[in-house]
Amino acid sequence: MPGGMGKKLGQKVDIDFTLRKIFGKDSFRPVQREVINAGLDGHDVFLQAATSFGKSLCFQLPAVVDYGITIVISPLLALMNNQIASLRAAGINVATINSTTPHSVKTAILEDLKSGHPHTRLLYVTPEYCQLDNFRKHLRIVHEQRELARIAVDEAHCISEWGHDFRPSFKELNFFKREFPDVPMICCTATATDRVRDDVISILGLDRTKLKSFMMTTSRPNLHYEIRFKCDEEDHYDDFLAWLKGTYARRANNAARSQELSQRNERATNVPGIIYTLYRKDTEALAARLRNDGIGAKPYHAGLTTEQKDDHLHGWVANKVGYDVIVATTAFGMGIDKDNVRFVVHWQMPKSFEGFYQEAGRAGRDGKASICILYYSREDRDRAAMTMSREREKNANAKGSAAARGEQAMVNRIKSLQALIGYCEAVKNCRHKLIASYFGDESKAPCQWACDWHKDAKLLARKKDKGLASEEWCSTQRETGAYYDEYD
Ligand SMILES: Nc1ncnc2c1ncn2[C@@H]1O[C@H](COP(=O)(O)OP(=O)(O)OP(=O)(O)O)[C@@H](O)[C@H]1O
Repeated sequence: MPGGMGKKLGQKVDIDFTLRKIFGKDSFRPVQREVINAGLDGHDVFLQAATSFGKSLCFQLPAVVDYGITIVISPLLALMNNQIASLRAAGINVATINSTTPHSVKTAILEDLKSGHPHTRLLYVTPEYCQLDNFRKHLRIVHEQRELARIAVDEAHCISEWGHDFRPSFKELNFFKREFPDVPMICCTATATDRVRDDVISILGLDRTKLKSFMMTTSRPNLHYEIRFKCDEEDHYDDFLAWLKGTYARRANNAARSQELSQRNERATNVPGIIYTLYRKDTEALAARLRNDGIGAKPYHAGLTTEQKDDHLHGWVANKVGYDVIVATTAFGMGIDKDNVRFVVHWQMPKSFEGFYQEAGRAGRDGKASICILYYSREDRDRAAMTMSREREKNANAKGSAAARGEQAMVNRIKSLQALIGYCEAVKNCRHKLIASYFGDESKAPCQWACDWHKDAKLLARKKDKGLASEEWCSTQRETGAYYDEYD
């Protein structure tokens, strides 16, 4: 079947067989089977599930077993490339048209579509590409031949202006239901609030009476969430270094663990992690500082050469000596499916709640315990608020509908930042619960001492008092309206 034509109309498919034979997985994770069957039965599907749930399989497997082609719309090259590489490795006929696709390859893909009976099972494109008349013309040909199987929208929260990552071109995806109302759509996201979900469904024009929504928990019980409080006067580097060296020492000094590691040919210092910083210059300086202290750290940001980026990324993915920790700006990690990331550290407060959740979600994709530390200071909070108000001012000078749209996006970003500040300041609630409630997730969000509050609530409150800037500072801020009350 790989690269072949999928099932013939009316043919019954054995999805368990395909899961094992093509995707090399033993069994479905909870609810994947139901989502896949809903898609195969022709329903539109909205799937919201935690980071690393396995959302991609829910449109990839139907694409392989079903008749016709699946168009996958994805916002980022890195996300596409990662999925394409693993699908190709499984022998599936997959293609992509994006800014890096050579002209000859693009022509060949379009010729395949023009035949009306494409051999390609999955075609990954950007939302911008879907706006082109030429591409739409080719899709009409495929649709006339009844071979347009389904449309998958990855990172579907980008459709909504209420989302943290709104992309105007995503809104234009309503073209699909307008032109091909009979072609099912599946929308996947890890980060949507009630409002975003509702907006996505309306914009795409999905029929609510026939839509199958799967709202899975946002909870990642194997992740341990912790806030570490700091202020500008203190450098938190030593705190982090002590923590990391302590982890190495615990692994080395535990005889059983040490033996287990050496049997697997692993090092005590192979504790893969990501440190996110807001600024490029910090990635380089921090990585160099860590190397000086004997930690295998490499920077990663858009300003590095392609060779440097490839070297750092591949060394890290392959658990190479000297490549244990990646110090990166926030785009790093999207589409990288490294399963043994044991920690994610935010060196400063990230820009949005959703960004924090997604970045922290790069940890522990193998389901094993992993830690997510966020260093929070009120000075960082203040700087983030300042940056946002400057951007808002700049936006106010724009004109017409772009300005209105920009203002709405700003309001949403401010709300998300405020929620994140509340989360950082909170000392009276479980962090898993706070995350779930931000996303309107009513499930229980289990936490087996997997957050700083559950571990020791009194200690957490004491650390906050000690670690943050003075109360005097807070009351001045409160007077100017810049200080937010606790989230919980
Ligand atoms: N049934 C399964 N059994 C074992 N592994 C699976 C199964 N389904 C998916 N996976 C694996 O889980 C990992 C995460 O899957 P995927 O990249 O689709 O996550 P995701 O839900 O899109 O997460 P994110 O939002 O973080 O990108 C991948 O390595 C994938 O191969």
